[in-house]
Amino acid sequence: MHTTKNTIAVIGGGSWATANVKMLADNSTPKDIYWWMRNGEAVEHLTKFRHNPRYLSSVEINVPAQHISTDLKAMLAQAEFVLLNVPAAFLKDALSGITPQDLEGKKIVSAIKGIVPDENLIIGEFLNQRYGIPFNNLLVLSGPCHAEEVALEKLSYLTIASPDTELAARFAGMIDTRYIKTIVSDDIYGTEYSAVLKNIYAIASGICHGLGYGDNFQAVLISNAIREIERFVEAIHHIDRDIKESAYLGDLMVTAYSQFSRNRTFGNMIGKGYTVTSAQLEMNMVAEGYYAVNCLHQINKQHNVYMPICNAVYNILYQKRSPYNEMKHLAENLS
Ligand SMILES: NC(=O)C1=CN([C@@H]2O[C@H](COP(=O)(O)OP(=O)(O)OC[C@H]3O[C@@H](n4cnc5c(N)ncnc54)[C@H](OP(=O)(O)O)[C@@H]3O)[C@@H](O)[C@H]2O)C=CC1
Ligand SMILES: O=C(CO)COP(=O)(O)O
Repeated sequence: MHTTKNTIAVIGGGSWATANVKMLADNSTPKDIYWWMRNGEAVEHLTKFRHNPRYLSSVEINVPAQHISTDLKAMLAQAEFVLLNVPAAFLKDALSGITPQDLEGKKIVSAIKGIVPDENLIIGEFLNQRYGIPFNNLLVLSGPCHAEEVALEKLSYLTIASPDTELAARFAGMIDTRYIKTIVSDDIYGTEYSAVLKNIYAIASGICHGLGYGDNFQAVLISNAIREIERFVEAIHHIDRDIKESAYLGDLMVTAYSQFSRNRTFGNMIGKGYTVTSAQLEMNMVAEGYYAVNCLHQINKQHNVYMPICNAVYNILYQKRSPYNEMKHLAENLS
């Protein structure tokens, strides 16, 4: 039984980081929360008004002003747990001044659903290879949960995966609340990869919606998508898992169908004829699936898993192929 007070540093200033800070603060276990973000103006606003100005701005933040900072090393130094919440494409940049010593002995929780570009590594692998974090100190926070619904305190379920399930249960005890239920898993690879993949399928779903396909087709698309996820995670890390669990199927469904999904919104714009750049400019937030599909395409060269939906999204976003033609071709290959 752990007796000292928990300390945690949340790294990132977007919607999910803001929602995670809210859960941690609403949870009754005594803890000190430290919060790093790159934007100095947002820190100033937060410390004065207790609201994040650009993300989930209605949420009141109950963290002492002196615990919110742009000084990453100072925030990390205080904490036993580090909750990473920067989009994967910017993680290397965010951690550029950090050494393995700064993270030594810490328990690192990744709430990121993306792949580190160029490295083509999921976050757990990247932290292990670059910073020497042992897998037993790594946790993944995932599951079907949009930040906007956390802000509204709508009932949500999160999965915490780690090879050390006692550690995962300890972290679960730091975030569960009246509106957050937790599930513990030991499948870090499957949990991370399926969270990355579902963003790509949500883009596919958005593209199809933008092109005018209806709910009947969407259901077939998503039933093919879960089989694609199952094939891929089985090829990467073969264990006895039930792909219908919330961390896999649930997360795919919420992202592919929810009005709050960034990835679906981005895909919808592509289906309606926006270019990638104009769709990105239109959104204040990051669609991880855009970066992930390029990485996945590279990773799958080693595994050769049959992934027609991923290929279609890759062709549209990176080969500038016509969304209409790609989806027409894909539709002929779904079952
Ligand atoms: N939002 C959600 O509901 C959920 C998100 N996630 C995951 O959480 C992670 C964070 O996403 P989320 O909080 O949604 O992000 P948002 O889209 O809400 O915010 C974007 C964040 O990225 C930062 N950013 C944007 N451009 C850059 C850049 N060039 N360099 C460095 N940082 C940059 C922004 O900082 P700034 O404001 O300073 O520009 C901001 O903190 C993602 O992996 C996402 O998949 C997981 C579950 C739910
Ligand atoms: O991961 C999420 C929900 O579980 C968030 O998905 P989006 O980034 O598409 O909004």
